[in-house]
Parts: sequence; structure tokens; C-alpha cells
Amino acid sequence: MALKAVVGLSVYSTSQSQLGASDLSFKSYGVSCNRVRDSERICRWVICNSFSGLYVNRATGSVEDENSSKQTAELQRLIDQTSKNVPRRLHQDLGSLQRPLSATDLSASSNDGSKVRISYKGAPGAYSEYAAFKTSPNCETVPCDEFEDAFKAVELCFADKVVLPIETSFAGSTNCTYDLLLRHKLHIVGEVQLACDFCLLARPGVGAEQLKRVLSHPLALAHSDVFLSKLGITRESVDDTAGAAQFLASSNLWDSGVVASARAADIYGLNILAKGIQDDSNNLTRFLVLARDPIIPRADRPFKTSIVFTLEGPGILFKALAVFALRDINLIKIEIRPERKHPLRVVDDSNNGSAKYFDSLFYIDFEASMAEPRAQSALGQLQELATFLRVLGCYPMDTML
Ligand SMILES: O=C(O)C(=O)C[C@]1(C(=O)O)C=C[C@@H](O)C=C1
Repeated sequence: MALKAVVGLSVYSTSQSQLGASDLSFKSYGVSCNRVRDSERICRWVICNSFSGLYVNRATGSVEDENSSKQTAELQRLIDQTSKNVPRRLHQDLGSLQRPLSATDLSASSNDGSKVRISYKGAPGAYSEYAAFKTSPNCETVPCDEFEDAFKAVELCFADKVVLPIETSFAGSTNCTYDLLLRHKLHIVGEVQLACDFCLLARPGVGAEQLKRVLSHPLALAHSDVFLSKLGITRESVDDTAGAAQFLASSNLWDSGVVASARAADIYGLNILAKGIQDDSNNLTRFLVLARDPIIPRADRPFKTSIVFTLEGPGILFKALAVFALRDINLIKIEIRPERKHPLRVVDDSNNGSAKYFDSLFYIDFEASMAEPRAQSALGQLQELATFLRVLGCYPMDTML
């Protein structure tokens, strides 16, 4: 597994706010992280593996004042000193590590996907892994236990990009992905749409008539509702489809099946009892691709822009949406999530008592590139109305199914 093979590396950022993650432990992979912060201007993250030694990459962040130059020199000395303790073999391995992607690498046209590392939540064979292969056919995939880990894998340069489900045609938005978008400083650089082909899998020798229960991701179970209802078996929700297949393969369960992909059947040596068991053969899951650097917006192909903002005041949502309508910009999606940091606003009205509102985050996808003047002026006007506004990314639309 990719994360286990990398015994340690340092990750750098020119500003400390760029990383922003507070808890940096990768518990599932036995990697611990130490933060070596030197000044406001430079921030390096040294990740060390307790049993394999320490790798250090040279950071190239710019340091402007004399004071921070001194601090940087001191930090460099510390790093050099630590490097001396690293066994020679590990230095040689360091050369074979992939360098982090730059904005140019991530530009929509130049990347054929070779050697790009893409993290995702789930075990090998998950639909999210399919999505990673769809975006970059030659990529190296990095499975992660949780959505949070998949984000951190990119922030810490274990991976170059992360692929996460954002919505399905069947059940709507994946709320936790929306919530994580603001908790991390990654940029949306692409999207992938996937028609999931769900299969019923069981251990070799087990027939459908022997099954008493089926395990899978709740969405995969929901997608296969009609088929599973006909079988009349109990459903159990687990974290991801491929994780269920992995669990079944390593268990002794002869009365259980899983709903997962054909690739998961291959990987874990399970039999495919039925293929294409989804209720709706036109189902779609949309995934977002995020990276450390944004891509350069273009106007020569269909681009989409995703933003999030907060508003306050009567009629303000109407005005906010009007900035797009006035410029003929098509809104593709609006998602409203609670502002968890300030969930309630109390409005004191002496005549009618006090009213409580939920404060909301408005996520909008619109069909225009930030390279277009109409998109720039719409956001300029929105900025005047909004109490907070962030562009999450401007990226090519996935038009291929
Ligand atoms: O469990 C998986 O295989 C996943 O990749 C996750 C996921 C999701 O969360 O939407 C992806 C596609 C399917 O809709 C079912 C599950």
C-alpha cells in the first residue's frame, strides 16, 4: 500500500495558513507527524516514521526579512543535522519519491495522469477508486480510512490529488464532503461523473439462496433496493463497498453477501452472483477532484466554478442570486449547509420576542469560468453583498460518461 511504502517525507508550504490542519496524526498507517514551525512566513512539516528513520525535503518557501532568514538558516541547520542521521539507503529512496505537483502539472490539458497519486476514502475496489482511474488512468491510488485522512494525504503530500463523492443522482448531496471543503485549504481542480454498476458478491461456493444478510455502503444498498427486497435479506450498512468485500473475504461467513464492484470481486476473490443490480441503470455519482494548487481557469472549454458564501439581512439571498441572473450565468447547483461555528443567530425583536435563525453556508456551482469577465464581475458584486466568500475552485466540467 502506497502510504506504508513511504517511510517519511517533509511537506512544505509558503504560508502556514495553507495547511491549516490541526490534528496531523495518520493513525491508520502508523505515521506520526511533527510540526516544525519557524516563523509566520515559513512552515515545514516533518513527518517521521518511528521505525524507519526520517526523510527531509528542502523547502523553497521565500523568506523576506532578515530575522526570518536567520530562523530559516537555523531551521535548515536542524534539518541538515537530522538528515545526517538518516541511513544512506533511505536517501537513495528519497530520489525515487514523486515530487509534489505544481500548478502547471495540474493544468487541465497537460496532465495525462501518469504517476499522479490520488487518495480516496475506502478500500481498493471502491467506486471512488474507479473515479480516480477515470480522472487519471495511470494514477497510483492511495486508499484512506476516512474522508478526513484522504484530504490530509494531499495536504501532507502523500498524494497529489483527492477524489471524493459529492452527490448521487439517487440520494443527493454527500454532506460530509461539503463540510470538509471548508475545513481544508485544497482547491477543486476537476470533477468526475460515474455510472456505478453494482454487483452482488459472495464467497466462492455460496449461492444467492444461502444469503441471509448483505453488507455495503448505505448508498449502494439504497441503489439496489428492488433487487435486495426480492431476495428478502437483511441489510447492514458499512463504511464502503470494497471494505465490505474485503471483510467478507477474510471472514468465515457463508450466509452473507456484499454489494460492491466487479473489481472488488476480482481483488478479494469473491464470486459475482448478480451484476447491474441497481434500480436505476442511469444512476450517476459525481466526484470532486481536489489538489493543493488551483488550476488556471480557461475559457476555451466548458468550465464550472464552485463557491461558498454567507449572507446576512432581509432579501439578501435574492440579491445574491441576481448577480448571476443579471449576467446570464447558469447556476447548476445550490447546497445549503449549517454554519457549525455559529449555528444560531438570535434576533431580538422587542415586540415579538426573540427569533432564532440557523446560520447557513451557501454552496453554489455555476456554469462559467473565472477567466470570463462576466464571472469575475459577478463575484465582485457578490463579494459586496456577502459576509464571507470563498472560491472553492474553477475546473473543467466532466462531459464524458
Ligand atoms: O463505497 C464506495 O465504493 C464509494 O466509493 C463511496 C460511494 C459514495 O459514498 O457515494 C461512491 C459511489 C456509490 O454511490 C456508493 C458509495
